Amino acid sequence: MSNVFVLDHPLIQHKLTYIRSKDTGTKEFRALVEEVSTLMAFEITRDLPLEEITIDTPVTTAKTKVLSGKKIGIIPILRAGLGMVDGMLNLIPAAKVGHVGLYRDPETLQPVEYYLKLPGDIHERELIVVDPMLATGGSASDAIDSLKKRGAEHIKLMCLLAAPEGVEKVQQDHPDVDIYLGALDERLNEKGYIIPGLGDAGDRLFGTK
Ligand SMILES: O=P(O)(O)OC[C@H]1O[C@H](OP(=O)(O)OP(=O)(O)O)[C@H](O)[C@@H]1O
Ligand SMILES: O=c1cc[nH]c(=O)[nH]1
Ligand SMILES: [Mg+2]
Repeated sequence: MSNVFVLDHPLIQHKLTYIRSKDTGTKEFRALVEEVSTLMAFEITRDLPLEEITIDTPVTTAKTKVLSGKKIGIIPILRAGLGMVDGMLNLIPAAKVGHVGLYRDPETLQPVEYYLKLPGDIHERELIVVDPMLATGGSASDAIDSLKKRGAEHIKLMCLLAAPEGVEKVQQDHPDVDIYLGALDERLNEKGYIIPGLGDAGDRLFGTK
């Protein structure tokens, strides 16, 4: 079963409060999503492997550590996942970025894929799928399916908010994928929106409503 980690650092919780508020406008919403994504990227990369190398400082020789192992790929689920990419690249500037375009049909709540562009070497990378919202879990689960079909082996999922229903779906469909959240909310409403949530993440990021 996937592990679920709620990254409840005080700064993340504080910023999520303003992200949730209906009084937060597009400009501030975007900035806060970027900031929280940077903080979450810091937490999610805690377990990256290190190796020891020897370098010359100006005064002596030192054994010191650098990252080793797999390189990282960031995979935003369009559109709303785009809002999390720059925040992550602040900390992991050499990461490659692949895009999965999915929208959730408002009637059926089923995900519809409309775009896919991935780095050629995803099978060699540690992939972090990012989307602010994990609601029914259909979009994240389909996105992970798409990546696995194309050879991805090491995948993490990172979302700002989730409903228990979405967590359960990803755990069932992809027990190998660990899930990192800013907060685990109470439930979904009858329209599939996360309660208390933040509304429609894509619309709030891009000002489309
Ligand atoms: O867990 P689910 O029930 O699948 O819902 C979550 C999905 O819904 C939202 O995207 P949306 O369909 O609104 O597309 P958008 O990002 O283009 O606004 C959100 O960003 C997730 O991708
Ligand atoms: O609450 C929700 C659920 C799905 N997508 C969103 O943007 N918000
Ligand atoms: Mg949307």
